[in-house]
Amino acid sequence: MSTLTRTDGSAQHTVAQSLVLDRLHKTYTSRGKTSFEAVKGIELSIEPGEMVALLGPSGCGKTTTLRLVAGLETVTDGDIRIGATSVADLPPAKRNVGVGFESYALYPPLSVRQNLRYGLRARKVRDADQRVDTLAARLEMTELLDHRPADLSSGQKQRVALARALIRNPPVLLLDEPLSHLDAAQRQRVRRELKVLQREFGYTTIVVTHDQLEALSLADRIAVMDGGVIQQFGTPDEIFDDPANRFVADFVGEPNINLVDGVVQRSGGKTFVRVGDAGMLPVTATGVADGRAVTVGLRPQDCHTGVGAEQPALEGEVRVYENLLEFGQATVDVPGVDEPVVVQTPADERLAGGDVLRFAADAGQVYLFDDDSGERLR
Ligand SMILES: Nc1ncnc2c1ncn2[C@@H]1O[C@H](COP(=O)(O)OP(=O)(O)OP(=O)(O)O)[C@@H](O)[C@H]1O
Repeated sequence: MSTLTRTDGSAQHTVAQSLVLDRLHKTYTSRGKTSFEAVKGIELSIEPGEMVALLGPSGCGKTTTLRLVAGLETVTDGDIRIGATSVADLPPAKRNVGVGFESYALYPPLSVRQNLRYGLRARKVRDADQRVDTLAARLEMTELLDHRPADLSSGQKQRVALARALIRNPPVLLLDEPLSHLDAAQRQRVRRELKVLQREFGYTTIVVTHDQLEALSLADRIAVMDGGVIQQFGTPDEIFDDPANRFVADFVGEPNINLVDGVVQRSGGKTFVRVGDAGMLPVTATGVADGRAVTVGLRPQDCHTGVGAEQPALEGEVRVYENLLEFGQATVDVPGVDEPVVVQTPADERLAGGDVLRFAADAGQVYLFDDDSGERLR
């Protein structure tokens, strides 16, 4: 392995490595017969020291992908490279990756301190105790060091598993839902510390999560997965502002994007989409044929009110208005649209059920998708 290490005070730093998943496939077979293709040709090129979140719904293949990189599952096809080295056929211990999996067993007879020292002892690290103490303090688990794993709560076990993944400063770090059992306040603090540690030591990291806030706050780039396939790989802003398809637009964003039927209409050299009986919104998608039926994506956050009667817009009666302090949220029945449309409104514009609301969005923020495939139309 081409990993370079240097000793710097009490901590051993690792020179960051790239991680490449090259057309990675995994088919599970059961008793040699029924097979299930959980990962279908994933391509990911992760920069040295970069943190990537694998984000997707339950069963989309996130954990399988991570287990393939860790060497806990055999690769059906494709390759995994750390730096210039192919690791797809190496046993887990030879891959030099730190693994923080929820189910990853701690050694029951050993205390937490002994568990953390375990990996270091093999490497003859003289300042092992100091490293354990420093890391434990940073992950808010000093008081756990003398306990045995059986005495810990699930949130405490999770911090120990994270510490065990980090203690050796591995060039590649793989984390599966690392913060899911922590309470809200601790999750925020440990998340920040994890990010600081990752920056400090330059771990090339994949973190699996189904929590988009966690993905947005931790990751440099996000790979959105569904059905064993990466649907989009990009920065949080790219994923949010320029979704590749309907699945990504729908999965990322809180509150959910509005998805309604529409028909493309050209007039006066401009392109619009007609929505419901009388609604019209500007779009940038110039490559879509006039009269084509499409699915329109409109984020509540992208809607603006105070739209003049002469401007293209949607209009409807407010069914429910929620005052969320820093903004409001109106659920609007737009004539001819099946589902009510959710609109975020400014805090200084309080509404009530029964009010009529006229709203629109900038052309660049009205997304069009193919009705069948869900692909973005541009
Ligand atoms: N050992 C196995 N044998 C057969 N099928 C499996 C096996 N492990 C996972 N699967 C299937 O592969 C698919 C992907 O599972 P995976 O655990 O990777 O999903 P995930 O995205 O991590 O989901 P979750 O968030 O629920 O953990 C699922 O349909 C799962 O049932």
